[in-house]
Amino acid sequence: MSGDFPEQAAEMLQRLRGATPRVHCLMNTVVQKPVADGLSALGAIPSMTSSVDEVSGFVAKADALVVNLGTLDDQRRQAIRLALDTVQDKAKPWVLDPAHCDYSPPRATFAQELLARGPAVMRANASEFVLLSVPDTVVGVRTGASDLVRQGERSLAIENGHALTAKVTGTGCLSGAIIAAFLAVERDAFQAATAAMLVVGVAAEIAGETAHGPGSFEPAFLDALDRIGPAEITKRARVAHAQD
Ligand SMILES: Nc1ncnc2c1ncn2[C@@H]1O[C@H](COP(=O)(O)OP(=O)(O)OP(=O)(O)O)[C@@H](O)[C@H]1O
Ligand SMILES: Cc1ncsc1CCO
Ligand SMILES: [Mg+2]
Repeated sequence: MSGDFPEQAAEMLQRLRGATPRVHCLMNTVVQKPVADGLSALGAIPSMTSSVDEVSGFVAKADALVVNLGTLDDQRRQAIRLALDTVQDKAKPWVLDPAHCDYSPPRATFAQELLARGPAVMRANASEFVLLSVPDTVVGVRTGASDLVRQGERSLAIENGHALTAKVTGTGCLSGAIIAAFLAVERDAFQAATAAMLVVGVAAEIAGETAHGPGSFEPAFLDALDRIGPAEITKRARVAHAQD
């Protein structure tokens, strides 16, 4: 595909490292640690509190927010509403990750309500993505063997990645958090989401070259997120026209 997405991604990665953006994560409790580690390795600064007393203050100090519904409960719903009031008030970008909305109709309804509150990007796996109606104002990212980035009629596919990524819990959640980190330095949400998924996909490929299974893949992936630079991205990026 024509377009300068790899070059833009390489340049954005350098900008991200220069800015060390703060990313507040309303993250499910299963994967808080790997998501924080992945953001730190890449060059962002994670925070995770979901306390209703503190969340507005944390979000006000952050450069971007990711809202992940993986371990939703009443307190987290309240924290999400407070966080979204703050991002709206301060005009900060945020990412919706409707994790496991395919397991739970009330969660899918809540995710659809949140889509109306104006995330810049929604990141979901294929089973979640198909259930939700993404407004044309929101960039949809559907992760899988190939990562689809779509907004209205515009779409592309990122073909980079490694199959072991799907065997490590939380790599999709980390993708959402990394998209938020890129949104902190790039307000064009389509470009930011594409750059984030290129970085994740190329880092996964690098990790896959030395990993022997999911256990050794996880630390190798962290190392790759730390070491990856503009040259690896422009050399390895595979961006194609989306098939659907
Ligand atoms: N078959 C595959 N080959 C290569 N990469 C894959 C494959 N399946 C998923 N991935 C990658 O793995 C990561 C997780 O994607 P997936 O769609 O499994 O998300 P998820 O189910 O929400 O993950 P989680 O809930 O564990 O965080 C993404 O970065 C995606 O690009
Ligand atoms: C396993 C699991 N259960 C709730 S969230 C989560 C991690 C992301 O899928
Ligand atoms: Mg998965």
